[in-house]
Amino acid sequence: MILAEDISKTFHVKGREIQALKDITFQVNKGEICGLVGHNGAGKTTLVKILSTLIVPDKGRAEIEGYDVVREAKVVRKLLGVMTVSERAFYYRLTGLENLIFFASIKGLSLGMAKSRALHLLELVGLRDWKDIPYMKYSTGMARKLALARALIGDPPVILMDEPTLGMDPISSREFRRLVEEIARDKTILMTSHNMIEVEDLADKVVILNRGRLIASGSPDELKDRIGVMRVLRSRDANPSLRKFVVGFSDGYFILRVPDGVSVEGEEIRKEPATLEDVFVSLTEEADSTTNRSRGGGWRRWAS
Ligand SMILES: Nc1ncnc2c1ncn2[C@@H]1O[C@H](COP(=O)(O)OP(=O)(O)OP(=O)(O)O)[C@@H](O)[C@H]1O
Repeated sequence: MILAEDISKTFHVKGREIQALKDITFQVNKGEICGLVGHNGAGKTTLVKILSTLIVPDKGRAEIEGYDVVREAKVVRKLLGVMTVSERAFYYRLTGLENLIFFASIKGLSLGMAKSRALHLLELVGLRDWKDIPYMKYSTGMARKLALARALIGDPPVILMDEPTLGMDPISSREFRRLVEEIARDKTILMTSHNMIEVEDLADKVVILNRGRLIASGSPDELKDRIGVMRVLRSRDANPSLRKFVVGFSDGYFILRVPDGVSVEGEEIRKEPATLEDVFVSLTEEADSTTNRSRGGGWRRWAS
């Protein structure tokens, strides 16, 4: 089980304060997959770092399987499998099997145990035929599967994954999702993602962060019900407040996808049930000013 209660974290950079998290409270139960979503800089990685005992919150507390991530960090580390995406996470020249044996030994397994655990996990993630191939020859999808295998080495009850399918092609990422679903049955999983299709497909619970604050949480269906129906329409009017709803530009018209309650001058094309992406777009504000500027550039290019 993962519990976060009133977590806040501020970074101090050159006399400037950056509030990365503010009063975050949520819980993920055994057998659940929780998708943690939010714009760039929303605070997702900071939260994962706090839960994985890498940094300490300024306020609030978090527990993994009932153990406090600050006071009982040593125990917590044993209960966690953390999957990160860094390419440098493995030894390039070692094979998949050798890499896993190495990390299993670090976890304290004897060589014999490490080997049998590594072989079992390579089979589980579908890398058995690649076990003797050096890591440097692995595709992105294979590298991610190996990272998942490593997170599972100590058979931890809780898994944290930071953007696990980043850079994966659609088929590999779909395969990866089935794998996560399979291992999730008796584990508690928290994953960050920018891919709403992935989160909608996998997550039992979604937590949406916006500028360090939790703005919504619930099952994908509960969140979609909050938005209800989306109207797809053609319009000449797309003022800045509407720009996050623009999904295309055709024959001099903006194509917008707006929640039913938002009023826009235009011709309705159809109505559709809200997706999780619609929920995210509707509930979050625009990201930082850099993103705003770059989106703005695209906007002017379309409109001219
Ligand atoms: N070590 C740090 N020092 C200073 N500021 C930091 C540090 N780590 C994160 N931040 C800031 O805290 C905020 C939250 O960052 P965080 O990496 O948690 O966001 P994120 O949601 O994971 O973003 P992304 O989707 O881009 O990975 C950002 O404004 C970021 O610049």
